[in-house]
Amino acid sequence: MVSLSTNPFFSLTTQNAASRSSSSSSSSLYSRFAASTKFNSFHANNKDHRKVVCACVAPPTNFKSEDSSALRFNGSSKSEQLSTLREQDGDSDVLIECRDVYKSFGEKKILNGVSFKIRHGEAVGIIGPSGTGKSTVLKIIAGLLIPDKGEVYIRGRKRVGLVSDDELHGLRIGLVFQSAALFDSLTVRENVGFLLYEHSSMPEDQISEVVKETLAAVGLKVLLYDEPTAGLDPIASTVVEDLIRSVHIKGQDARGKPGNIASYVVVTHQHSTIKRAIDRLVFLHKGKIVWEGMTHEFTTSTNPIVQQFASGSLEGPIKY
Ligand SMILES: Nc1ncnc2c1ncn2[C@@H]1O[C@H](COP(=O)(O)OP(=O)(O)OP(=O)(O)O)[C@@H](O)[C@H]1O
Repeated sequence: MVSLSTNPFFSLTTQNAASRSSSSSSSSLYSRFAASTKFNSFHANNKDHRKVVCACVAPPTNFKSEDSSALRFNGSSKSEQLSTLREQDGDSDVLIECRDVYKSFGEKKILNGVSFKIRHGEAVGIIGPSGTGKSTVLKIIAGLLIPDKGEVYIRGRKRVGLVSDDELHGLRIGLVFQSAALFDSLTVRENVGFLLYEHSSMPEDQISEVVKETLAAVGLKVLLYDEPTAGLDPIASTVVEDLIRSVHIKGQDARGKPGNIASYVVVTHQHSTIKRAIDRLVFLHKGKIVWEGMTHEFTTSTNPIVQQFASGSLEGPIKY
């Protein structure tokens, strides 16, 4: 589990950014959603970096449209065909890439050569058995952990060290919904509304709109969710899953306005979240990606690892 903050919405920031921060407004929606007021004031005070963020709002040069992206990632074609399409398209729409990433904690080898790409417009799920390194992957993508070996590329540029002011590359990466902070001490409404409900009687159909507006102001473009629905009842899970969808560029709120998050990555064990909030899955097992496919392929895959995981069977290659 990622447990960096007790805040349900944690925008990644850096030491330098933090030291520049000076003001906060705890009552504003802005600070409620961004949670890191340091991040906000960093943007307010640093015009150069704000320019970088604005620059990234434009889609990649060869990116055609959200519609073409939706077709590519939501169509019924098989993963193999999708791979061909992607190769033909090139990597101009790749926002984040992990290339042959290794990570150990002491003697424990956790990641043993993890490679995958997150493209503009994608809703990607990272699934796999407990303790297999899913949260570790999120932390590495976020720039909070350094791989022992291998590289992370942010919009084609190699990250060096931890996330830093100089390494934003025009892409904001936000880490949202840490389970450790969720649902234990807050009600579902507070969680879903990112504490909005604390001082507001705003109906739920307005919440996602406020979330989107605030995220737009902060400039986040890729969100990483670590087990956002862990411990929730099925109905509350649905509300959270729909909120995740609604802030995505392929989602829309009750008034039909599109979201503005380019891509998101969800670590989850919940089948409902896989089905409702994720388009493409990567399966992590024993420190490697052992399967990638569209969500609809998850339950029909002939891969024994995926079959066992999807059915919850005790029989199969995954041993505890
Ligand atoms: N900072 C750390 N120091 C030492 N060990 C760590 C550290 N972070 C993670 N680990 C270990 O690495 C392994 C993978 O942890 P991680 O949280 O990434 O797995 P996960 O797949 O997200 O697990 P789960 O599905 O149970 O949340 C675990 O055995 C964990 O105890």
